[in-house]
Amino acid sequence: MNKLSYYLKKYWYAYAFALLCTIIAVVLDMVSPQVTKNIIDKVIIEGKTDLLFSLLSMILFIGLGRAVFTYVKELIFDTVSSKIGSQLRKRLFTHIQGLSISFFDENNTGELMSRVKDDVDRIWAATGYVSMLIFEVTIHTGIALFFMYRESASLAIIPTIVLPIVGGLAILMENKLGKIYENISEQNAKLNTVAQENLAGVRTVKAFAREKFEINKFLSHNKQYYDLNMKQSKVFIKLYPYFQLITKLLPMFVILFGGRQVIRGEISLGTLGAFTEYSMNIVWPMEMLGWLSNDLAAAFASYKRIRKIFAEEAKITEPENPVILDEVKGSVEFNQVSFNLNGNDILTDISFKLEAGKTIGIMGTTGAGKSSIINLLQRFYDASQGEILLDGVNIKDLSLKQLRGSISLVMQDVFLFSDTINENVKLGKRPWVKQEEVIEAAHYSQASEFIERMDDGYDTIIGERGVGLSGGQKQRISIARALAKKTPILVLDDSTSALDMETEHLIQKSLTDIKATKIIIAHRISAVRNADEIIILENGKIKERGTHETLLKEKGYYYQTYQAQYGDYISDSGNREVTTCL
Ligand SMILES: Nc1ncnc2c1ncn2[C@@H]1O[C@H](COP(=O)(O)OP(=O)(O)OP(=O)(O)O)[C@@H](O)[C@H]1O
Repeated sequence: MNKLSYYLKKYWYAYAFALLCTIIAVVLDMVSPQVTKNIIDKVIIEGKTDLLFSLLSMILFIGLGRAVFTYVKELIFDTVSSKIGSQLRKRLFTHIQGLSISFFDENNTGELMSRVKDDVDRIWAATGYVSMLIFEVTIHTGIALFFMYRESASLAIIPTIVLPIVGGLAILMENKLGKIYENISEQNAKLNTVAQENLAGVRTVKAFAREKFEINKFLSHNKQYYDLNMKQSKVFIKLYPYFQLITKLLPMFVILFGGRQVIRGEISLGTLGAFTEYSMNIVWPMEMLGWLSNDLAAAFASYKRIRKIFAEEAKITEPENPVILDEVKGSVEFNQVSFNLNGNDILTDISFKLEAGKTIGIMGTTGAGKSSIINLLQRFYDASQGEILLDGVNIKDLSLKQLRGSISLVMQDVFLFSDTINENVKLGKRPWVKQEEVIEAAHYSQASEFIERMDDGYDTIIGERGVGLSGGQKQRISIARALAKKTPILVLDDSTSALDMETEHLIQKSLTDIKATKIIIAHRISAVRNADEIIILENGKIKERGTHETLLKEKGYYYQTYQAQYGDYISDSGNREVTTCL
């Protein structure tokens, strides 16, 4: 289904019918010079004026017939190519969505966007008007040649010599343009990436007054894109006049040699008239060959790129016979888990056991590997060593859908869609999440107050098309989204960092009412202090572990963090017992 041949086979009957319509339209076209011939020879020269009406009626009939069959043919090509383009785009997009996170680590959004949009568009064109014209050109030329040989075999030698020369030119042009189009396609992807990154990161660009630098970066890619397009134009401009020259010479030679044959009485004037009309009729198909080889070269280059993406396989897939749990209770166990990515040890020998409904807090310096633990739990990546168990079952054996469906993740980087608050909380689960549940989740995440203050409340459109939100408001909506999912496991990855202490405290309090197993990654003591176990990571290894109280006694990283965050408060109070109240 990812190959073009699949679609060509699927729609062969439509193409066959379109081909038939093309043949009929072209045959009608080719009958026209015969009528001209009869008007010259029979009506004008022989004076049989009674034939004039029927001959003129034939011209009208031919014109009408041609219009009808041309319409049907074009309709079929347009419909089929639109279907192929849209289905191929759907397949490509679905395939990309199914690829593992590691694929997205290596490929830019802008590049993927140009594959899904521009490259599919070129294939759309190739299976539509380009193939239609190729059919038409071939049939037109074939039938015109047949009639030409019927009229005068000696004169027909002229187009027979010319045609292979034009064909050779078209192949040469296609070869020369093919490579350039591959580069154009690649450069187009780079240009898209720069534009996409710059527009998405416009605030950062402005904040650092980097507009000029970024514009120059864009201009440099734009210039390369321009240069490649100029290179393509130059090839086209250099070769296209040959097509025009040859096609203009053809009728000239026909009149020259045909005229001589008329003077010698070898053929009639009407035959020369018909022959000249036939030769004019194959002039445009020959000229078209130049354009068609241009478009075909572009489509081939695009298809090659798309095939490359289709050849990518998801590294993490649904197991062949997945274990499907009747009910996910939510116990999580990491058993001597290590994770190596591109030769770097991200996590080493991580073990912890979290009973269903319990809470674990994960702390550590930036880059220590906290989010990587979650990435492994969600199977965004697979552990290099050790095993991760959910309710006692290795997550590699579990249904991927059930695994991910059992975890609600509040990510470090909040991503909200340009949609209503409601839709952002429901996140595509419209039929399952009731409005009361959205309100309840917003209440727990301390978001209801500011949402209700908005004119359109939960129907307020946020993001690019709607109102802007503060970092803390975005975090609260993303917490509401996770809570509305009501899963047995809730993961909060540094998700209250933008909140003031009071709001954070209120959320922490609400979270105690949530029955799920909780994994809380945080830099603030207040977020993890009530956890059943807290682990401290350093360079991917567990450096400290225990409860708030035991860790304070250890006087290690946790204690130092605690001192840094509450030191003033403790010394002001001068009382160690304060530690238990915080
Ligand atoms: N996709 C990736 N490709 C290569 N290295 C990665 C990738 N993701 C993370 N890393 C590396 O893995 C290490 C751990 O990253 P991780 O995001 O787990 O840290 P963290 O403890 O969550 O940090 P922070 O507190 O800053 O969010 C870092 O050194 C990071 O550079």
